[in-house]
Amino acid sequence: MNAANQTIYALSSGSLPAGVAVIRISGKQAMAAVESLVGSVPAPRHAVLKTIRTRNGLILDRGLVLTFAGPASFTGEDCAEIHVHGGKAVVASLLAEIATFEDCRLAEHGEFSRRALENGKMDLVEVEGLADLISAETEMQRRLAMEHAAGGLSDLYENWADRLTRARALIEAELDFADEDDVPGSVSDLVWADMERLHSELATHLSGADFGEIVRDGLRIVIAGPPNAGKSSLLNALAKREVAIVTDIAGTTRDVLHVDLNIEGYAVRLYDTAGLRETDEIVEREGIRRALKTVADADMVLSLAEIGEPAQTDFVGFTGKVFKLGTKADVHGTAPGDYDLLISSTSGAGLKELHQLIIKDLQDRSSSLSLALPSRLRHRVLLTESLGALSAAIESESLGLDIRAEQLRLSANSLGRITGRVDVEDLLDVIFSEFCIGK
Ligand SMILES: Nc1nc2c(ncn2[C@@H]2O[C@H](COP(=O)(O)OP(=O)(O)OP(=O)(O)O)[C@@H](O)[C@H]2O)c(=O)[nH]1
Repeated sequence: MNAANQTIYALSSGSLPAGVAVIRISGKQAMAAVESLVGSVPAPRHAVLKTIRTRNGLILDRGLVLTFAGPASFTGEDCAEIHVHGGKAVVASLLAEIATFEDCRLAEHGEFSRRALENGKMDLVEVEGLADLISAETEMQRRLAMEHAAGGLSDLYENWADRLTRARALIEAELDFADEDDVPGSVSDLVWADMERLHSELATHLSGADFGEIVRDGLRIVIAGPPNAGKSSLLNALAKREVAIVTDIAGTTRDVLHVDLNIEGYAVRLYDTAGLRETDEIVEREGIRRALKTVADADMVLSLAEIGEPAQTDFVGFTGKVFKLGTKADVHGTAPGDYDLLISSTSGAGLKELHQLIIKDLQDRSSSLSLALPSRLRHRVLLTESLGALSAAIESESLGLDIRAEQLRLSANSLGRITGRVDVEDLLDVIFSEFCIGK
């Protein structure tokens, strides 16, 4: 039997041992498997406590059994969930028993979700949202993922794609009737006015991609500055543990280190880098090269200098915000200088304010309260394509209506590729490889 028609099963809950483990089965044999394990098939959507046995009558465990008759199930197929005690041997013996059933095999990464997509239960953005929801570690990541998984973004794209299709239909109708005398005035004016509005909505939405990606992937903050400025000490103070080696020897940090922080629900990746100075020492030079590369890829730079010394403001290849922090305030006090903030990693002075500064920066980046934002490079690329085709349609007034209508079709197609409405077969393997088994 072809793999897509086989019944799949997997442990869908977390690592063992655990209080409860959930084994999920989906496909044509799901109900037969349940019948073999517990002697009957409970009514769909009713949890029933059952004794679970092998076909030879050996009791495996007692647990809850739930069935979902397709298409009203997560995957759209017949599905079952068996909740057993989360012992390793319990789960292993149950999985081994299911493996003996006809046409049943262990699911691959994300295969349940893939079937849900293929059976029209979810679109691609919702599937991605679900993957993000499972891996969300901070509150904002969870909210963004939830918005996507619940269809917030998909609704927007479907609505825009429909508007583009309607506009095209009106233009094509105008083309068809162009020679007839009884066509009431041109529809073009209405169509193009709406397309201009759509263009501005799309452009605003696309401008939220930076923030969406920051919420999903974390804000990248790089601590930079000369040797001994206190960079590693600040990393440790913010991480609240000794991640980086701190000494009074200038040039201690050589490689790039990072810690992941959760700052008021936002994921933040904080990097410590080698001290920036002129040097001939080969390892240190490589460290500085890596430091500057990390700065160039950052979202924000904390440029440290011991109070009294100037903080660097320009970094090659970095165009974002640089915050100048004067360090070791416990020694130097509040000596004047050109700094955004004075801090001491030793006393903790200024660290709360630094948190506030990071939060304020994040809030400034979020142009709206909605989290219906693009959050992946894939979204950004396709939205840019869609916007480009729409611009071309609007701007090429000198070209024929048929050419402009074709641009509208391309614009809608790019939106359709985001939700998976338009050919995305080539993408699916990549997207589902990110999933865990059992999802
Ligand atoms: N008094 C005081 N000393 C500090 C403070 N922060 C760092 N230091 C000291 O300054 C020295 C250098 O600190 P590091 O954190 O290693 O500095 P760095 O910028 O990472 O140095 P490199 O690795 O050489 O680039 C150490 O002796 C720290 O204990 C502070 O807030 N107050």
